[in-house]
Amino acid sequence: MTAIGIYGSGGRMGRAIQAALELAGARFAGGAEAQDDPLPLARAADVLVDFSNAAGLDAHLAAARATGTPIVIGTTGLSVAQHEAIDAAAGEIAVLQTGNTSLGVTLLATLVREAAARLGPDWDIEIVEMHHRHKVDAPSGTALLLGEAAASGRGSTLSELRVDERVGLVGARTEGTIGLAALRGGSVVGDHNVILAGEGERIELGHYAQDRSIFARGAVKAALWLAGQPAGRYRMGDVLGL
Ligand SMILES: NC(=O)C1=CN([C@@H]2O[C@H](COP(=O)(O)OP(=O)(O)OC[C@H]3O[C@@H](n4cnc5c(N)ncnc54)[C@H](OP(=O)(O)O)[C@@H]3O)[C@@H](O)[C@H]2O)C=CC1
Ligand SMILES: O=C(O)C1=N[C@H](C(=O)O)C[C@H](O)C1
Repeated sequence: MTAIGIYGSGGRMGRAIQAALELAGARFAGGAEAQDDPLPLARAADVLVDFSNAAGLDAHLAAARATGTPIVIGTTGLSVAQHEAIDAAAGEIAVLQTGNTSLGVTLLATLVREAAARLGPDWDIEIVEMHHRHKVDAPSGTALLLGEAAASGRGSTLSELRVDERVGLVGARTEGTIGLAALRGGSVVGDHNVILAGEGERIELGHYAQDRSIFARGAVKAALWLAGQPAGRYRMGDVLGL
């Protein structure tokens, strides 16, 4: 049985992943939190999953690299430097980083890319997300993932096209940009809506998570798949064949 180690095991996702292990035929190799040395867990596990906090990722990735252990990174709010560190680590170990491990969002990203490519820049793209009151990063990793999918459909990158929350006299919308807006409140697990607004008509492509088990099942599936892969940087689409 594949032994899965969890960074952030005591959190909402860490607990949901532990609950999903047995049904997937995996076993819990142990967990680590902010105060723990990440190396012993990396040595004990066949594969690691990280659902902790961006502040903890550097040490977790370094431990995975030092022990040669594959790692699934679900933690969001990552910096450009952290993405570069993931690229560097992927030269030595198997790494899968994603803002959303669910089947639904992975499919939604392909639909968004297709819609953005077919509709052209006169269709404005806006992404609205809502999460529970405890979430610490914004916009969500999923909103960024969907924004990247839309930008790639337009032959560009999100960093070139993104416009974050608008406040005050911001002027008329610039054609071809992708707007991002974040709402926070209550216990919302994770809602994402990609709006493609044309002249006189509008398309909305959405995903509404009802339970964290969808992310947990995807994370365990990704970990079991990643355990058998050579070094490289992977996406959920590679796991699910989408
Ligand atoms: N990719 C995906 O599909 C999904 C990603 N996420 C992301 O996963 C992450 C965790 O979410 P969630 O479980 O809701 O958050 P929680 O706050 O419930 O849990 C975070 C866990 O990580 C631990 N932790 C916090 N800081 C550090 C650190 N510096 N080093 C090591 N461990 C640390 C916490 O321990 P302590 O309590 O002691 O601080 C806690 O156990 C977030 O970034 C979230 O956006 C969430 C859902 C799905
Ligand atoms: O923090 C959360 O809860 C979630 N985070 C991920 C994100 O930032 O997109 C995935 C999901 O939406 C829940």
